[in-house]
Amino acid sequence: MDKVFHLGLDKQALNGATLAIVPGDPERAKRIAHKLSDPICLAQTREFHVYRATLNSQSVVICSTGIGGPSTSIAVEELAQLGVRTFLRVGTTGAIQPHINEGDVLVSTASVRLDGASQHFAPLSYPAVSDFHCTQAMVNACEALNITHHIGITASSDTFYPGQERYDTYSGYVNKAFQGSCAEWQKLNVMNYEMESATLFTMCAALGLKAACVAGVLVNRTRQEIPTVDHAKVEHDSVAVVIKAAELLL
Ligand SMILES: O=P(O)(O)O[C@H]1O[C@H](CO)[C@@H](O)[C@H]1O
Ligand SMILES: O=c1cc[nH]c(=O)[nH]1
Repeated sequence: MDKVFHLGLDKQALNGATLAIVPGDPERAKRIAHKLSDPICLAQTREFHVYRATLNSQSVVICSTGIGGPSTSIAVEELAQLGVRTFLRVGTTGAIQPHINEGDVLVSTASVRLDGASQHFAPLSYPAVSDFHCTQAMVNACEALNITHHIGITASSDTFYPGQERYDTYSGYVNKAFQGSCAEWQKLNVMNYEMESATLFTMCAALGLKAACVAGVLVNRTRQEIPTVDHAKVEHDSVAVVIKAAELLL
């Protein structure tokens, strides 16, 4: 088999791995890999830093997606070509419900499709829904680790600023289409904002792949815009959950 276009890897490099842990941040991918056995770096290209490691005596992949749907769709497509069938995203997020605290962990059952990339895989009437068993594994992992978690719907936006209705910006202006959107998502019981799950869920459901998403809360938008929480602690808990979930699924 030829090497895939962006990751520059062939099937042999994955050593039969069928499960990938997919954070946005390349440095997080490295830190996750080094929590597992036998970590090796397979590729570092653009935003895609790819590691292979061993979990439950099986090879797993850890691959950063970068920020947003377009780069996520490339990572997922190319890893699927290489044999991966299960994608567990571990991210950071901004909560929009008052009862959610910084440091809590959120498990997304489905996502509001505020992205563009997912529409390249299925029309907007198609749900951005996670895989039931993978999401159950995330929840079981939270329970096993005694980590405070919330389960529900995520708004997944192409942009960090206007799409998440942020006014602490250069212009202070939010396009009319997004004015009042955060209050609407709050009313509709959406838990949080992040930027990849809509693409991940839609494309995986449409392609017959499995996906789930867990995220650590960096900020609660009902109280503040800029995080003050310890990023390392937030990452520690969400990464523990995704590794435990992977163990349960392997
Ligand atoms: O921490 P990661 O996984 O990158 O996730 C979140 O953080 C980024 C924005 O700061 C977006 O990618 C968003 O989804
Ligand atoms: O508020 C936030 C925090 C992290 N990531 C996001 O996309 N939004």
